[in-house]
Amino acid sequence: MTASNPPRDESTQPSGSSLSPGTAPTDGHLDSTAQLMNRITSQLGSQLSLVALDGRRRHPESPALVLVAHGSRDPRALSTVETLAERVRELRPGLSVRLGHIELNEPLLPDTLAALRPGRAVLVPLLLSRGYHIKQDIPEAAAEASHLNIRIAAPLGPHPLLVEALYARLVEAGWSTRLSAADRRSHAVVLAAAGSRDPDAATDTQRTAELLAERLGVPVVPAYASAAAPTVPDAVRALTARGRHRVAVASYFTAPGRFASECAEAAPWIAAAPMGAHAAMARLVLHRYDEALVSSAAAASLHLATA
Ligand SMILES: C[C@@]1(CC(=O)O)c2cc3[nH]c(cc4nc(cc5[nH]c(cc(n2)[C@H]1CCC(=O)O)[C@@](C)(CC(=O)O)[C@@H]5CCC(=O)O)C(CC(=O)O)=C4CCC(=O)O)c(CCC(=O)O)c3CC(=O)O
Ligand SMILES: [Co+2]
Repeated sequence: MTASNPPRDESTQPSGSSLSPGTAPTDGHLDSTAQLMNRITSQLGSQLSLVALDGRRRHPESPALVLVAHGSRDPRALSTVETLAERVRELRPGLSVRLGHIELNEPLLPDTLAALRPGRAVLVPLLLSRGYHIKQDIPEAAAEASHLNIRIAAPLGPHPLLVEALYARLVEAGWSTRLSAADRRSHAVVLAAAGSRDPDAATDTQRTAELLAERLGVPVVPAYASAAAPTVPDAVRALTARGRHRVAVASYFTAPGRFASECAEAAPWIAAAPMGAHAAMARLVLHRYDEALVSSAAAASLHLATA
């Protein structure tokens, strides 16, 4: 059973350090390192071809994709993640896509995993940042499912596809796609997120805020529904004090829920809907799934090549 997070987009492949001279084959010559690289490249290539980019072929050998949603008492959350799962299936027909929840909705993740036949599965968190749920809950559930060979994909955020979804939801709520120079001086956005005690979560949310600010051309300030500061009202006040009188609230949530609703209620102007089942979310789920498989293919190749 393996359960580990693959490298994120921004980081380098972990195989790099293992190819240093210290771990090269005993003869240690440059050409043997080149042969090793070739072997890894060709084995990685054959693994990658299993993950067709056209998304149209059937993939009977592909590991199941388990979409790990948070869960909410708000019934719209369940219907939203079910719609998202359906969109993922439409993008890759033949891939087995299951849904499991961390809390508050059924099926719960441990039950989803228990129902899978022995084999490989990739858990794709429908979570945005490295917090408690990513670091504790999902690895714990994966460790319990000893009949499965599990890879855990990286959290969805940060990623440009999330910025695409956030932007689309803002425009739906009334954000202008053509801001004047005066608008760019008076407008701003609060990026409302769940919040975590884990500082890595705020680092991830801050990165998304920066990407959204580049996209919009106005300041974007993260704010949190729980466990972290500032709150949405505090962030709105701070922006207003800086002369920003048109402050929109972007909803950095995967689905409608208590947190998303509370943040939207604090909006002084327009409030966007959560990212939900936007097409960019379905594409990002498959991207994280593919990334998790590529990193396991790279690790397997390296293992074979150095065995
Ligand atoms: C650890 C904790 C914070 C702490 O204390 O550190 C924390 C953390 C996180 N929650 C996240 C997401 C969501 N949380 C909810 C809902 C609730 N979350 C609550 C508690 C806690 N959540 C603390 C544990 C305290 C304990 O031990 O119980 C509830 C039970 C109680 C309450 O807050 O009152 C409340 C029930 C609502 C109700 O009463 O109905 C929803 C659904 C919804 O909003 O309806 C979403 C999905 C939002 C979406 O759709 O995106 C993320 C973002 C993960 C990511 O995306 O990255 C993190 C961050 C992380 O993982 O660390
Ligand atoms: Co929570």
